[in-house]
Parts: sequence; structure tokens; C-alpha cells
Amino acid sequence: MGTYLAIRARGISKYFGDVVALDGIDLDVAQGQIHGLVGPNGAGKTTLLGLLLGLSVADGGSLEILGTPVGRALAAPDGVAGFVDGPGLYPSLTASQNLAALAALRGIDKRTAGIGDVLDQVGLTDVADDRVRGFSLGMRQRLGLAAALLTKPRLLVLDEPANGLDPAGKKHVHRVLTRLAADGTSVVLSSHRMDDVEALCSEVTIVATGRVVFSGPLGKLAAENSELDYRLLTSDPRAARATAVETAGLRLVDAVEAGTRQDEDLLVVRAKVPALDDLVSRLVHAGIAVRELAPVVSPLEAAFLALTEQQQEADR
Ligand SMILES: Nc1ncnc2c1ncn2[C@@H]1O[C@H](COP(=O)(O)OP(=O)(O)OP(=O)(O)O)[C@@H](O)[C@H]1O
Repeated sequence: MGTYLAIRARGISKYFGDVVALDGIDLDVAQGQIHGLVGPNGAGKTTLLGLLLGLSVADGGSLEILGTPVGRALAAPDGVAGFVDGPGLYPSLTASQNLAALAALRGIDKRTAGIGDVLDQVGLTDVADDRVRGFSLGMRQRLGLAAALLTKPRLLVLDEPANGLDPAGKKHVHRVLTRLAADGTSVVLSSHRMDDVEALCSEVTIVATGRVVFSGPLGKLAAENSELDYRLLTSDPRAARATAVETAGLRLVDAVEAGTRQDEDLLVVRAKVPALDDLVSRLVHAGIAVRELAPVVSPLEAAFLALTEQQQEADR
């Protein structure tokens, strides 16, 4: 089976009165890809995800989902499931009853719907018979994901699925999504957490004020050509500082200026990748062990900030 495009959007626009929420969006999402949608508040992410779910209709452009052009009807395209603005759940029903109600709405027999299976997938088996009213935000998010999985979608559309999840819940959800993608399901998700996007997504689309400012593989955003601040923890901070001062193309930065915790053993260096490589080999050569070397702000977050700032400048 060859890969196909789960989403092919061209020139999508959407207006709310005078507000231009989407302004000519192009988006390609391949089968089995987890695609991240990121952007500042009000960029248009939820609006775009709503269009993919058939909750609203674009004012311009063309949209194909799973190979079928989307018409003007307000209905989820076949094979698509997910949620925006949090999952819609009945608080007075239990987790199982919520899923059974949803199965009934979709004409699926609840005995064969696989309710136990999807609850197990999202780690909610133990609370299957608890009322949703008492659920935390993270539990609701996981139940929303279970509800989406019930239809065995080929495209999953999720608006901030990691919202409210504790680290264990997040790990669980990440595992579910990566397994689905490995089996050929495409996933589009929005997130304000760049670390989540980096952990999960092979491609990312950055949106600002309704326009795409970057779309493509995360690797293309790698900060090879731009300077980043790195936290450096070594076995000998004094000697490491002296080595850093001697390394060309690199400078020491105050931790507070870099926006990271101050610690006397910690150095923050600002450099491009080649200068950083040079520093590491000098440290190793001098017998100084490198215990931690990580960007203060991830390459995606740095690119995100730079690109969205450029867009905002251009809009002024
Ligand atoms: N139903 C609506 N009526 C009027 N304006 C709307 C409506 N929905 C969205 N907008 C406007 O469209 C723009 C895009 O909003 P949208 O919710 O899609 O952004 P977002 O990227 O999801 O933001 P956030 O990160 O804050 O969730 C904003 O200016 C918003 O105020």
C-alpha cells in the first residue's frame, strides 16, 4: 500500500465577521504521520482543526480529506475523529456509559464497539465505572481520545490533547498516538508544548495570524545555522569556563539573561552548532566530563519565536 495524503488543503480561508482567522492556509499531512500545528494564541489553529472535523466550513480554498473533497455540509468527513476545545462528554454518566452513548449515536452495537479496549488503551480501565463529573482535566482528555478511537479513525484531529495531563498520562497518550501512527493512522494535533511536539511529530506547521510561516520536517528547523543558548554541566565548572572562553564563535551568557535557573556549577553558552562541537571536543580532550548539554530553549521553540516575531513585525 502506498502512502497517500490524509489532508491536502490549499488556500484555505475562514472569516468571522471582520476577523480573518485563516488567510490562505496550505497543509499536507501524509498517511501515518503525526503532524504538529503550533502558533501563538489566536493564530487560527482551532479554527483549522474545526474545519478538518467538519465543525465549520471554509470560506475559500480547497480541502481534501482522506482523498475526498470536503463539501459544504457540517459533518465529520468519513474516517475522521477528534475534538477541539476539549472533548464533549456527559458529566453525569460514567466513562463506559459515555462511550456506549457515543457508540449508540453512531449506530455501533455497544457490545462489539470495543469500549473496554479503548479505555484500556488510554489507561482508564480502573475508572470505567466512575462518573465523569469527578474526572480531572487530564482524565477527560484521555476519555476524549478513547471516544475518538472508538470509530477506528484513519485521521485523528486533536486540539491540545496533552492539556492537563500529568507526566504519566502524557507518556501514555504519546504511546497511544505513536502506535496508531505506526499502524497507518494520521494524526494532526495542536499544542503549545514544543517538547511534546518534538517528541511526537515528524512534521510541523507553524501558523501566525492565520498564515503558514513554516511547514515541513522538524529537522529542517534544526538550529544548525542559528545561535542557541545551551546549558552546560561538567565535572569541573571552573576549567570548563576557561575552555569556553578560549573557544572561538562562542560566548558565556548570564543564566538569568538566558531565562534559566542560576546555579554556580552551571554554564550557559551561546553558540552555533559547529562552535559547540569544538567546545565539546576541547572539554573531552582536557579530561573534563560533560554531564549535561542541552538547549535552554528547544530548536523548535527558538524557530517558533523567531518566525512568529518576524510575522508580527511584517504585519505592523
Ligand atoms: N466563533 C468565533 N467568532 C469570532 N471570532 C472567532 C471565532 N473563533 C475564532 N475566532 C477568532 O479567530 C482567530 C483564530 O482563533 P483560533 O481559536 O482558531 O486560534 P488558536 O490558534 O486556536 O488560538 P489558541 O492558541 O488561543 O487556542 C482569533 O482572532 C479568534 O478571536
